[in-house]
Formats: sequence, C-alpha cells, structure tokens
Amino acid sequence: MSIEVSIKKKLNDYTLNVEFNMGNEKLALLGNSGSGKSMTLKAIAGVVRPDFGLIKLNGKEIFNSKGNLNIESRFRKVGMLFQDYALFPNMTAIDNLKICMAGNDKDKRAMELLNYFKVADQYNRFPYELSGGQRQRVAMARMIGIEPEVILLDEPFSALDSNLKWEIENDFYEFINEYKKPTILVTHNKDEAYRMCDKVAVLSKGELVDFGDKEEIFNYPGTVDSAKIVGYKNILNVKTESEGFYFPSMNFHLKRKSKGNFKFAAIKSEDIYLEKRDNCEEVFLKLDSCFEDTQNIIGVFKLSNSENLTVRVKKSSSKGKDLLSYLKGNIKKEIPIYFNKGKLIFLES
Ligand SMILES: Nc1ncnc2c1ncn2[C@@H]1O[C@H](COP(=O)(O)OP(=O)(O)OP(=O)(O)O)[C@@H](O)[C@H]1O
Repeated sequence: MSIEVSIKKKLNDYTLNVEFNMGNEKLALLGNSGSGKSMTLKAIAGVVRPDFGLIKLNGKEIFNSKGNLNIESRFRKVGMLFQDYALFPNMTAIDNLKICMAGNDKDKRAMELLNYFKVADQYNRFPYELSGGQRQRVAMARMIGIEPEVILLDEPFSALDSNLKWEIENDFYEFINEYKKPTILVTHNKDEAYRMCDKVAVLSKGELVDFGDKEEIFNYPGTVDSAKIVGYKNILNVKTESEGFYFPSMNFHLKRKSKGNFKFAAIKSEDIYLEKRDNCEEVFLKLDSCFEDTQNIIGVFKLSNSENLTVRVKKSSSKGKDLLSYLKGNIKKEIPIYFNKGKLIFLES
C-alpha cells in the first residue's frame, strides 16, 4: 500500500504546497496552528479540492488536476477520524457502522468491530447516550468498517481526558500496527507523535519544511520551526565566523568547525546545566526568574527582547532539590551556566 501526494491549493494567507510519498508507515504531521495540516488531510480525503496536482493511492490516481479527475470522497477508501467523532446522531452505534459498510454480513462485521473496540454492549445506543470515550470507540470501529486503504487521524484523542486518552490511544494504535496501511496523524503533541509514528513531517505556512524518520527529525530538525515543534526551547541567533560561531545576545564565541552559513543555534533546556561539567562551555548570564513544576526546576534568562534561554533540571537529579533555593537567591544576578556543546544544533532558516 502506498500514497503519493503532490498538491497545491491557494488558502487565505498562503498557498498549501505539499509533496510526499509514503508506504505502510505511520506519519505524524506536525506544525503550528493554521499551517495547513487539516487541509492536507481533507485534500487526501477528497473533502476539499486542490487547485493543482496529483494524489495516488496504491498507484491509482484519485485526484489529478490535469485530467480533471477527482474521485468522490466516499469512493476513495480513505478512513478519517476527527476529534469530534462525527457520528450520525439519529442512528444507533451499530447503524452508524452499517450505513458506511459495503458488502454482506454487515450485522456480523459491525458487531465484531464494536467488540474489538470494546463497545459491543453499547451497540443499540444512540451517540447522545454514550460517553466521549465510547463515542470515539464507535467512530474508530466505523472508520475501520469501510476497510480504508489509508487512515487519516486529525487530533482524534485531544478531546478526551488524559487517563481515558491513554487507554483509547493504546487500543487504537495496537490495531493500526496490525492493520498496516499508510496512516497520517495530525497532532500538536510531540510526545504522541513520537510514541505513535515512525516518520515525521513538519508543515510551516503550507510548506513541508521537514520530512523523515522520527529519530532524525527529533534529534536533527532542519529548520527553526521544526526545532521548536520537537522540543528545542532555546533558539538563539548566531553569526557564522571563520573559526566557529558568535552568539550576540550572550556576547559569546564558540570555536567549532562548520560548513554553511548558519543563522540560528538550538539547544534543549535539559542540555544546559547549572554546574560545571566536562565538554561544556561556561557562560555568565543574568537570571531573570525561576520556578518549579512537578518534575523540574526551571531557570529563565532573558537575553534580549526576543531571546530567552531556559535551563531545566530534574528534581530527581542529585542536586535537583537544592537548585531552587540557589536560583531564588540569585534572581537578577549573573550566574554561570554550562552548554553541552555536543547537543547544540545549527540551523540556516
Ligand atoms: N475554505 C478555505 N479557503 C481558504 N483558506 C482556508 C479555508 N479553510 C481554512 N483556510 C485557511 O487554511 C489555513 C490552514 O488551515 P488548517 O485547518 O489546515 O490548519 P491546521 O494546521 O490544521 O491548524 P490547527 O492546528 O489550528 O487545526 C488557515 O490559515 C485557514 O485560514
């Protein structure tokens, strides 16, 4: 099974311009709000029509602007699952499945799917009689009932509370792993993307700025947008010099060989330390504020109007507990921080 997408569509503020191919993999589609994630899924599903381009499913064209080919959504064999279930309100759970199924034995197959998704006992209930979790389980069963050749998930679990979400997500992804069809998950949650998918694509204002294996994108994002999305909290302006890099907001030179003209450096908050370590660069910065969450102690250094640096230390680490009082005692004072040089990445755009 495979899907090939190469489409353009003029939107309100920019043109969606997306091109990718994938096989029986799970792709997380990440991007800021309004970057075109849902539009991409809708174009594949046939709910919106691209202005130009081609979409192929298993080598067969389902959309081609040149030939004016636009297979209707209901004939595309595309399964879509949204956050808001989209069940027919005036039909029972089982009827919601049967209406979307083709072929014989609909009762038997619908009950098997409801059973698989643990809602067989709710088969005769209407959507308003079900909990949010049960509704989403029925919606999953219905989507699989059409025997989709590609699965599109648009933040399907984001409306569920976290305990329920975890349970439903696990059941669903167990199924997806066995079903082995191209699957695209739109999510704002990088951890969910990492947990569920093998590949990651990042959209920024309608352009795919990164596409690759998840390990590669999470460890070496190619753009500032991707870096932010996969968890790099600290993005700093740099100037590439003959001997390395200059960080203007810290007035700091880093010696390091480089190829290319990099404009930004990124580092995760947990890769900056408050105590001396090997292979680290020492910089003195004025501490602006500090706080704690359930797991971490966090220090914030305001470097300029647009640049902050945050340092995050696990409370469970050996010095974790003492650090908050150390930081509180040093607000508005210069203290040393230590960059893990090996964890810095450099970006051109
Ligand atoms: N019918 C339309 N015609 C033109 N532009 C549209 C239409 N519907 C939405 N848009 C625009 O398309 C852009 C992409 O919207 P889309 O819903 O794909 O974003 P998204 O990345 O899924 O965002 P979010 O994460 O907030 O759901 C938005 O800027 C939106 O204003």
